[in-house]
Amino acid sequence: MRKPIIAGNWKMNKLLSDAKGFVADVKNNVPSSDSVDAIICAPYPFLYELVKETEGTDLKVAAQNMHYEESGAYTGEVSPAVLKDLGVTHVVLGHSERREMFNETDETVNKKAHAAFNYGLLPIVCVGETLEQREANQTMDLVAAQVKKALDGLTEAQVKETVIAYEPIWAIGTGKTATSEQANEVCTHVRKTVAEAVSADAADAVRIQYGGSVKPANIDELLQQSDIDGALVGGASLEADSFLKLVEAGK
Ligand SMILES: O=C(CO)COP(=O)(O)O
Repeated sequence: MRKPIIAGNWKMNKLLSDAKGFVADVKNNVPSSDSVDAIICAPYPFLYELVKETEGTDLKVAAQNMHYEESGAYTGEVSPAVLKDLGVTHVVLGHSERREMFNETDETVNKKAHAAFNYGLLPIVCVGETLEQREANQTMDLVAAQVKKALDGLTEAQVKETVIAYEPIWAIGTGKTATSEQANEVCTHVRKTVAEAVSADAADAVRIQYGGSVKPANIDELLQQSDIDGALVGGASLEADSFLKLVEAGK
């Protein structure tokens, strides 16, 4: 049985005071991490404070990106060593917004996945197609290629701990959710790709999230699908009540 994983991706939202208020409201109300992983993916400048505030609770803190090098002349970047040192547990890699706007590629996502494991962080690797690619029937090939490239060279044990988030770009922030069948079809394909590229055991263990306009009203149906093990949520993760409902649904 794969443990559900619900992650709120705040993107570039909130001030530190809002973030701390959210965490104060949520941290003692999330279900036990024995039943569901509850994670907030916060902007870099909040991470130190939020890790401190959540110590000893079942709420985990993730970064939304990182560099793959430990240190060096990379102005404006944040290293995996720093994230680990701060107590961050997970890192989102290859979000479509970073692929589209900040030159993230399958190659850098792969380097970052290796770096994450080298520094004891767990990667949440995002994949997904544009509307144009879906309409051209390229979804399955594109997503499979993204998955294979992201996982290239990882050990079987590392792949088992990786989280893959399938986020169709046309469903992000648009209010247009993929139907649960559409979402599951691609998540099943992601699992099959992992089976072929790595092993059946790795495919069985890897957790696959769906992301794209997930909210309390549609999460139950999505989580009932055979290959959807959780959700990566943007807009509906910004309010404490809504985030708690999403995590409860994962329980
Ligand atoms: O990009 C997303 C999460 O990473 C999805 O965002 P929305 O839930 O706002 O559609």
